Amino acid sequence: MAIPNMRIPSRQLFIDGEWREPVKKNRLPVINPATEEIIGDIPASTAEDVDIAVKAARRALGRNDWGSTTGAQRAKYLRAIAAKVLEKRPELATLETIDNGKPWFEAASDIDDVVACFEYYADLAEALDSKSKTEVKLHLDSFKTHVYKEPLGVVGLITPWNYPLLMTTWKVAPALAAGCAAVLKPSELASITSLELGEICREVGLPPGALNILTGLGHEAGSPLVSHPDVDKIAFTGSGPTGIKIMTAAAQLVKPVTLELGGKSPLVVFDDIPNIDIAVEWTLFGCFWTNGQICSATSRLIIQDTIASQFLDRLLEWTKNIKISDPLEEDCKLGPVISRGQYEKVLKLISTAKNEGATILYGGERPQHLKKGYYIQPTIITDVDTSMEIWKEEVFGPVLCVKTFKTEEEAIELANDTKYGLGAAILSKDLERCERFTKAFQSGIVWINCSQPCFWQPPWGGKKRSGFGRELGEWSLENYLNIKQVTQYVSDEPWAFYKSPSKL
Ligand SMILES: NC(=O)c1ccc[n+]([C@@H]2O[C@H](COP(=O)([O-])OP(=O)(O)OC[C@H]3O[C@@H](n4cnc5c(N)ncnc54)[C@H](O)[C@@H]3O)[C@@H](O)[C@H]2O)c1
Ligand SMILES: NCCCC=O
Ligand code: NA
Repeated sequence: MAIPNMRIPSRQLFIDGEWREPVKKNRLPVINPATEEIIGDIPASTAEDVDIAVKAARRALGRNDWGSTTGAQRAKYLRAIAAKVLEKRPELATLETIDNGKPWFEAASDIDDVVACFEYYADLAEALDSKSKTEVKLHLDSFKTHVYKEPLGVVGLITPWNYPLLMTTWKVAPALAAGCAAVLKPSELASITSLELGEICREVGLPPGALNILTGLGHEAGSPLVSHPDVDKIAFTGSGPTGIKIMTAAAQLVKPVTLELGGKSPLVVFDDIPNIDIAVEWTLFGCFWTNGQICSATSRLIIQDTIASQFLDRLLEWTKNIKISDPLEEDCKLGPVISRGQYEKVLKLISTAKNEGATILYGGERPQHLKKGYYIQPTIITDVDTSMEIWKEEVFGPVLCVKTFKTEEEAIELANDTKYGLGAAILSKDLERCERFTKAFQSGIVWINCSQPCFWQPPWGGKKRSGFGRELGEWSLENYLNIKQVTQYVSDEPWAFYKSPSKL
């Protein structure tokens, strides 16, 4: 794999189509989690910058070059962005890897998804033109009603660090397709590629203010965006505690929010699986992909007792075979977690599990061959009790906990024994059983005989404390549209509700 010798571009905030220094001129360090070195810095915005960006977004909506565009015109911008992202794929993947720590090939595949997502929402933007005005049949001839779908307005988009440019795209592409003007606040732990999206928007000539990108800390930049009175909606992806703060702040202004939060998703494995190695690989991928930092990670393995011992033996062999290395190295399959804070949090959850009586069957420590970087071995924990923290709390690291079951009823009960409801997976040859589990799982996503594959056409989101609202597919476009009822009186007759003065 040829990796270009990258330098982190030094950027300012992207506001009103140009690079602009934050009002307070502060910057935050960028840390490569594989080396723990500072590799650059990003601007730190505050409430003053938020206000400037929101005003720029509002102006964009009032100008013809953005506010009066058709879906077809916006589609051209989205396709131009997709083409530029594709052109810059190698460098964007490298920037993502040194900022986030995910293996380069995973980062490159995320960039492919980014391209596909912008193209997909370009198609939906075009299709919107024929759907933006629809007639609603009434029971009266004296009225005619139609419904307009129009851009919701200025939207605030707040994203996490685990799929930096992809999570940004899941929000930016549908928001622009709908015709909104957006202010994006990416995670302070991985903002580089979102800033590069600003440069791409500049290069393709996206009208000024249609997308503004403010990097910075959650409480300094995210919070004023949520509380800004001229922001019409907040779309948020991140942790549960931050989601609660955002929902509380938005409630003060009756501002709509969509929340994509954490998870503790189950993977139920039955003893009728036709091939143990295939099942074992999905189990690993379901939990250890993206260094275990996936909201929907199936981090609770619920395995039928009749094959548990054989399955765990094979799982151990596969786990030992995972290449842990600098994520820029070829064939790396597990890189570091995002930050020192996350590293310490994951190790603490593992040690608490041990103290509570669980068995660390494999891993649980820094890999011996890597002295620097926030690396944690893929970890498998058995003898888990449902009262333990490791069973209940999202780890967001490469940690799988295991419980066995005897009956279907027991498996369902264990699967749903969580406050979260994002994903759930079942591996079984019996498709009728898979159907029963699909109905019984309390989740927004179900995987059958796999775990984690994620496409841009179907809806994505959770229930319970994993949040509400759906991203991706046509569902996401609806998040950014106002539905306006227009009713016209078409009769020549007077309304005749009041007595006419002429008849007095
Ligand atoms: N459901 C999903 O689709 C999905 C996808 C990816 C990640 N996640 C979840 O995200 C979490 C990990 O991401 P994270 O650590 O970046 O989450 P986080 O909640 O710490 O931060 C997310 C974003 O919110 C901002 N923020 C923090 N405090 C804020 C405040 N008071 N007001 C406004 N914004 C604020 C942060 O700066 C960041 O941009 C995990 O829980 C994971 O499960 C969910
Ligand atoms: N594959 C994308 C998953 C997004 C959530 O973390
Ligand atoms: Na980083």
